[in-house]
Amino acid sequence: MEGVDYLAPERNNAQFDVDEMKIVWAGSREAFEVSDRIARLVASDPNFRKDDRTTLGRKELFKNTLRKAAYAWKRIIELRLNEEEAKRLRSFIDQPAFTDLHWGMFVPAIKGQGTDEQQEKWLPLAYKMQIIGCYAQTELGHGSNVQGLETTATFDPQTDEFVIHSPTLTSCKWWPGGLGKISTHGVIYARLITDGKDHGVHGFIVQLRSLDDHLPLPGITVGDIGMKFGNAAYNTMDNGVLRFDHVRIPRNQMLMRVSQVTREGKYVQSNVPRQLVYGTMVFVRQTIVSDASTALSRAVCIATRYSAVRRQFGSHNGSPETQVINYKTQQARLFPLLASAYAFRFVGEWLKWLYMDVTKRLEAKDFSTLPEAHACTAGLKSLTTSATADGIEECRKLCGGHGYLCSSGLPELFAVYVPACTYEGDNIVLLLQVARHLMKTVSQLGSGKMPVGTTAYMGRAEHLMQCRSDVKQAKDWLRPNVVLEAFEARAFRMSVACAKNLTKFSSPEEGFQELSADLVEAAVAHCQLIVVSKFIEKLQQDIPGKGVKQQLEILCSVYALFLLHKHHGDFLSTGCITPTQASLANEQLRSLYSQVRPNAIALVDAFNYTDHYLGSVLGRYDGNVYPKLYEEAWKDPLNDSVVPDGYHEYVRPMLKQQLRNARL
Ligand SMILES: CCCCCCCC/C=C\C/C=C/C(=O)SCCNC(=O)CCNC(=O)[C@H](O)C(C)(C)COP(=O)(O)OP(=O)(O)OC[C@H]1O[C@@H](n2cnc3c(N)ncnc32)[C@H](O)[C@@H]1OP(=O)(O)O
Ligand SMILES: Cc1cc2nc3c(=O)[nH]c(=O)nc-3n(C[C@H](O)[C@H](O)[C@H](O)COP(=O)(O)OP(=O)(O)OC[C@H]3O[C@@H](n4cnc5c(N)ncnc54)[C@H](O)[C@@H]3O)c2cc1C
Repeated sequence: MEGVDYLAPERNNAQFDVDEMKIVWAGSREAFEVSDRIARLVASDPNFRKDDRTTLGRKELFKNTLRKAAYAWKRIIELRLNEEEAKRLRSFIDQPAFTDLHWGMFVPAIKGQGTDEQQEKWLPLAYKMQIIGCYAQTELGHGSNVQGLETTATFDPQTDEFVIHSPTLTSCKWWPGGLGKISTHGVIYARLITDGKDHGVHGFIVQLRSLDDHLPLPGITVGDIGMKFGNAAYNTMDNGVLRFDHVRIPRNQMLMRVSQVTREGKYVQSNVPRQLVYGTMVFVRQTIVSDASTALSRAVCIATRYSAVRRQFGSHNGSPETQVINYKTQQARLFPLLASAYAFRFVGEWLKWLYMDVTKRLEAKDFSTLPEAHACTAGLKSLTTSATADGIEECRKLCGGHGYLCSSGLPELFAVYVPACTYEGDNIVLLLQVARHLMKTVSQLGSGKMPVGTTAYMGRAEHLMQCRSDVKQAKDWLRPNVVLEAFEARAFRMSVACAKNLTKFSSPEEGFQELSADLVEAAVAHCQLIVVSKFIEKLQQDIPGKGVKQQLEILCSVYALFLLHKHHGDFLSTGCITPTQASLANEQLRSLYSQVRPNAIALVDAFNYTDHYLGSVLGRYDGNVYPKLYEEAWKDPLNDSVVPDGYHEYVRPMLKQQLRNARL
């Protein structure tokens, strides 16, 4: 029945103030108001309809994406939306588009790596969308190994220009979003060559297409790289291929904040680390962590609401069957994901702060926190995207058969999300960067240099190598210090074990290769510690609202003890806890699940997602799942006719043949 809230009894069970939790989730009252207003604006505008996209062919889908992007831009201008509001609007449209790369990477690359004059020239054009840009780094032959890129930018002192060239097939740019069909410009990464000397990879602004007829400029071959995983998913994006044949650009289009080439062709390096050329990746990795919490919370919201609606078994004397959310196995799979969504939200907030802090320091020429910022953004990007991709798939399974229908929203969410484990740095490659940082930190411990930031705990080396958990009963695991110490000791001991093993090899490089699987595990342990500790820090803040802090304390314990249970082998083998303490943690976890249960629906309501944004029949706010599933089925294009196309051509002759054979 329309208008009935089937989940109302669940909502009435909540033991906390949902509206206050919405503020905590959004980050502030102001952020909540902006997000809420823009989400409703998108949901109520039929131009942003998205329920038909999985049935569209690639060309229609792409055109539909362009239409939405143009309409969104029109609305942004008409409503005079500010930067934050515009960003929210694009994200609620929920359809990857060239604009993501224009605003998310092209503009930040110019801001971060362009000189003041370059910013003055290019940013106003980009802000008004008079040019559209992409970020073209990856090539057919190299993505992870940025130093292995082959595109060249050779300085010609005769003409004061760079000649951009793709010397081999493998040097073609391959993957950049927005490049395939739309971008007029790109920040192109190429090896800078002056006077025959190779100075490594640098960024250049290159015009790719005419601003009049959109045709590629002379010397440029460009197109889309083809269909990707899923149906709609990331196929709304024109990931592209690009080949340069001696394309000339003026010297002042090399991004010259980090290093310069003079009129005479002299290469000058500013007094800044060369890694700043990688700055845009650090910025985007940081945003990807917050986006992980959004993607995971969407999947969890769908699976939680549906688990409260769905009933299987357990009917006695005609009573209703059991809601599947009441099965302990369902809770043990679902609630850690709910807790993870909150955990990633808070670590994302903290990472944003860290990024802003390092940016301020860089402006003041303080580069001391750059390695920490790189390690944290790389490690947390890896940890949160892997957990989110796995979590979305788990949510699909939690919804049984109906989770496999596109109308559940989960297949689309999964297909569009999984490349996050690869783009902006393959997750394993990034964890190896964290491991390098950890090994460096451990190796410096004896030198008197105190570790700082997220590795500060390693400064308590002696204690962490010796400590034994003093947990005696299950409820001891609710004490934040007990949990923190166990996670710190485990992470530290795993790093120290790797560092010791590295010394057994003839060279550190050989050791690093041989031990890379162990190093990745040590990096994961360190990153999990960061997430747990930032959740605990969040709880030290003043959090208003009836019962809100208590719910977050429960979720924090669920997150930590779930990890402890899942990785108990690490905790036991490093001697941080005993088998008895491990089973006490599991006992506590079971009890926490029972505390989450009455609040589960309200905890996902706190994400404040509109039905439009969720795009899921199973996750509907009102829980009216079955009639809507039935309705959706009839909307499928296959049901446009009773007898399908192809029946008379293929099936009927077959049937007739069978009939004739039978008569013989
Ligand atoms: C606001 C909205 C945002 C919307 C965004 C939309 C998202 C749209 C979706 C997709 C877009 C996708 C885009 C892309 O994928 S762009 C391409 C991304 N590519 C990568 O991420 C490549 C991954 N590889 C690397 O980052 C590097 O090559 C490397 C880190 C793996 C290795 O680099 P290399 O030069 O070989 O370095 P070394 O290992 O030799 O290390 C040297 C030294 O430098 C340190 N370091 C490395 N990277 C950084 C960095 N980024 N910042 C600071 N420092 C860095 C490294 O730790 C070493 O330090 P040392 O040990 O002290 O010497
Ligand atoms: C949807 C999508 C959008 C993208 N958008 C852009 C964009 O806008 N601009 C852009 O420039 N690029 C873009 N990319 C490219 C992306 O950044 C790269 O694909 C990514 O960095 C991974 O690099 P790769 O493809 O070279 O993987 P590879 O490095 O070839 O990885 C293959 C395998 O090798 C392993 N491996 C590699 N090196 C090591 C090592 N040292 N040790 C151990 N294992 C290793 C990896 O773990 C992986 O399992 C996009 C990619 C995708 C999928």
